[in-house]
Amino acid sequence: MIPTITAFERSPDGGKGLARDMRVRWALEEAGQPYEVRLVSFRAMKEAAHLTLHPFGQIPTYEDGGLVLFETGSIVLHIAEQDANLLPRAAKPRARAITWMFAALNTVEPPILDRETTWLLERETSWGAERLRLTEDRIRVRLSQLAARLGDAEWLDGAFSAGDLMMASVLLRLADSSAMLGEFPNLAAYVARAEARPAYQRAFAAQLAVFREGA
Ligand SMILES: N[C@@H](CCC(=O)N[C@@H](CSCc1ccc([N+](=O)[O-])cc1)C(=O)NCC(=O)O)C(=O)O
Repeated sequence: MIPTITAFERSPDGGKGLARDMRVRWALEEAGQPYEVRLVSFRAMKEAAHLTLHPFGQIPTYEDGGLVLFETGSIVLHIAEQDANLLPRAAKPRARAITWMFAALNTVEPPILDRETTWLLERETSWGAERLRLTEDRIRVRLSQLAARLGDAEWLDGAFSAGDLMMASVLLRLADSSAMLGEFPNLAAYVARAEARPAYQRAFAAQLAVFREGA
């Protein structure tokens, strides 16, 4: 069976690869797993058929045979469990790679999303500028800690893993809306290495093609 994922019919990011189907596409490409894409409109995402797949009415979802998954982290983990390129077979490095997936989603991404939400919804308020500054300070704390841990290593824990895929995806989202990553040259280089991966390039081209076809 070839899995089917869902993606935006028209991505609001204009094909910049920021929507979360990109993370799933990337994992599938790293695993050499062909996949189908069902494009959904904003409207369709809130209708019964899609809500049956995704209780929160979002993308991506992942369907394979009778299995239906949502949550990018869970989908990437599921793909990675079937591929040694994404999760080592040895128990300890495998567990550490999963730790980095959680770190990306639970520790590094939240302040980045908080900044984005603040900018989108509160920047015009009387408290907007101060709140933006506070969110940026919190991001910098995590970036400096991550930069210290990464040092001059190529990836976070030995070979490239799903932990790096998720962490690079989180940092790419920041890089799109802020120059902050440039304050940490080793993180900027880490993200550039991730983007240079052929699997990333194939995934990016595929999501961009959707945008261009729909344009
Ligand atoms: N926790 C879930 C979050 C999924 C999610 O946020 N999906 C978004 C698209 S990716 C997030 C996203 C959206 C837009 C941009 N952009 O740059 O325009 C970037 C990322 C969505 O479906 N939004 C529609 C809705 O909630 O009604 C996961 O990780 O899968």
